[in-house]
Amino acid sequence: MSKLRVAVLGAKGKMGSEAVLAVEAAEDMELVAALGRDDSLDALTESGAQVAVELTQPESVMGNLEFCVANGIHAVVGTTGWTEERLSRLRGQLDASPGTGVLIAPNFGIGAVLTMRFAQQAARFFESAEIVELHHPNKADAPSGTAVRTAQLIGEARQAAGLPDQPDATSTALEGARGAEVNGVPVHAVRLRGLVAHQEVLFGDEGEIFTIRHDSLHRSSFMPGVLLGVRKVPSVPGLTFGLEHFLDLD
Ligand SMILES: NC(=O)C1=CN([C@@H]2O[C@H](COP(=O)(O)OP(=O)(O)OC[C@H]3O[C@@H](n4cnc5c(N)ncnc54)[C@H](O)[C@@H]3O)[C@@H](O)[C@H]2O)C=CC1
Ligand SMILES: O=C(O)C1=N[C@H](C(=O)O)C[C@H](O)C1
Repeated sequence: MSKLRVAVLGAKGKMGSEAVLAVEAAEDMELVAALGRDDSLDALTESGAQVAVELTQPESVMGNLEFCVANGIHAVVGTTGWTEERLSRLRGQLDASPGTGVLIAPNFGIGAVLTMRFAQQAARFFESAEIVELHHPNKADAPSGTAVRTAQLIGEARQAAGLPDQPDATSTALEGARGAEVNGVPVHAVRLRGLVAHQEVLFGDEGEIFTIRHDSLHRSSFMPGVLLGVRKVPSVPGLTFGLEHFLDLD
């Protein structure tokens, strides 16, 4: 059986270096390129990469994906910073390259994906919902992509269930004290030395609190999800948003 030819973009970064190790250790994959910030994307076509793992930064991801999609290279993307405008631009590029697949995973951690799913299921049963995400202090973006996605799922579930806005009597507050609001859900971001990637989803109602917590204690926790994405994305053309679509959760 021929091995999948895989490239890693952002290969010297915290996630990228872990992905390089994971791809090298996978028996069904061959690492054909490991690119850093100053390397030419031509290495992807020259090395015959079939799948690119994109783990760079929001400023770089769109250009990298444009190149991959234009060259029929599938992509597995962990980089954050996704907006509706960016997603629709990417969908347009994919329309022009039928057969090419891109997976964007706000979080590759299986427990994090389950957190999002369970939060989505719980949302309609509770009057209040808030999210606290906690990360290492080198993280560039806030709130995390995972927290944004979790809040969107909760907000959509609340809306579908016809729930009103959450109760909140705050009339004066220091700016930021109530967090950032995403789809009506307050999201609070903590940056602390010693942390890796953590999230708590808090639900509350009369006399009851329900908390879902996930902790990634090491970046190796993301690698089974990355490898799953690499194996599956060549057979799923177009844009897939969220690893849950590859996990057979329903
Ligand atoms: N989806 C998920 O499960 C996870 C996603 N992330 C996200 O992945 C991204 C990377 O995270 P980290 O590895 O922690 O960041 P990092 O800063 O350690 O690594 C990013 C690397 O990308 C490089 N880079 C920047 N532009 C580039 C370009 N055009 N081509 C190639 N390399 C380039 C940088 O020089 C750096 O080495 C962030 O957006 C982060 O939020 C992080 C952890 C898990
Ligand atoms: O930058 C990180 O570290 C992480 N980024 C992703 C996010 O923003 O959700 C995933 C995970 O939380 C780690």
